[in-house]
Amino acid sequence: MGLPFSKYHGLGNDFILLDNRHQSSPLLTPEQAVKLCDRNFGIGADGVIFALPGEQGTDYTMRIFNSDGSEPEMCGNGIRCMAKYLEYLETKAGHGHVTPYSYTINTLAGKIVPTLQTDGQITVNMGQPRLLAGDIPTLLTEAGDKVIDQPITVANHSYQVTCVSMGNPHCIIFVEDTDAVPLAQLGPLFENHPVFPQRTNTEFIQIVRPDYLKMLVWERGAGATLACGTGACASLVAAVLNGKSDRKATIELPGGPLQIDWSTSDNHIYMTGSAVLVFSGEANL
Ligand SMILES: N[C@@H](CCC[C@H](N)C(=O)O)C(=O)O
Repeated sequence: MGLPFSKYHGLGNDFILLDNRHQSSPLLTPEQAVKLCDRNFGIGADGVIFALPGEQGTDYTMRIFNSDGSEPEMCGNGIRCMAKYLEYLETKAGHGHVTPYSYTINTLAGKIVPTLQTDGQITVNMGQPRLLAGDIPTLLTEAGDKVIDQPITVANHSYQVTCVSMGNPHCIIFVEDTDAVPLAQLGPLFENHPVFPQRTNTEFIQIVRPDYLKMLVWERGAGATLACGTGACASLVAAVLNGKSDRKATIELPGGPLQIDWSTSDNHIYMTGSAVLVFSGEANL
């Protein structure tokens, strides 16, 4: 018998979900995850997500491997997929829930709370953003220090960047037109730039209106993806701190829109979007 899995996507950012609720360490090695993510020789995905038992008083724990086998701290689209997957597993076992229903999920970025809404969307309390400051991302400071709009040189060109952490690192660059960005050329250069010792996710943002932003993303450990939830949250924060957007905006990604709201009452970011079950099966390892 193979390994049971379900494949989900959040706006085309796709994941293999594994039921890891009975073991406290991931069922797969990073190397096995790389094989399953391969789009020719495996199932194909941007990452593998493990639904583990809860820790520190939470219902569950989420861990994730990128398609290159590295382990990020958080994944915004992935946690919406995990909430849908948990609902699917619990409903199958006869323990369905009435919506709205919230899970508390422990991640390497702390406790994250996704809520399944009655209309099928998922709203995630993503916690507070942090700025990446000083020698960019080695020093974390509280949001509000306003260490923003710093120059870095990539391919002999100076770019103004704002770096924000949603648990995982993001480097945001404002551009006139996302369609003109040579993503495959620039993405790896930002990802592996020496100022980012942990590597970085990179977002190119076009401000269409203060409440409507277009985003192109190059993900650490996964390359160009159709969407990035933590990236959309980090980009809204960067846009607000640079005086370019409202605190509540639609972020349009290649795979579709996310609604992002940076609350003034608790300083938390709330992300709302979809998550879809594609298929379930058994994988040969
Ligand atoms: N696609 C994700 C982010 C996944 C992790 C990222 N590649 C990293 O290494 O930090 C999202 O939706 O947030």
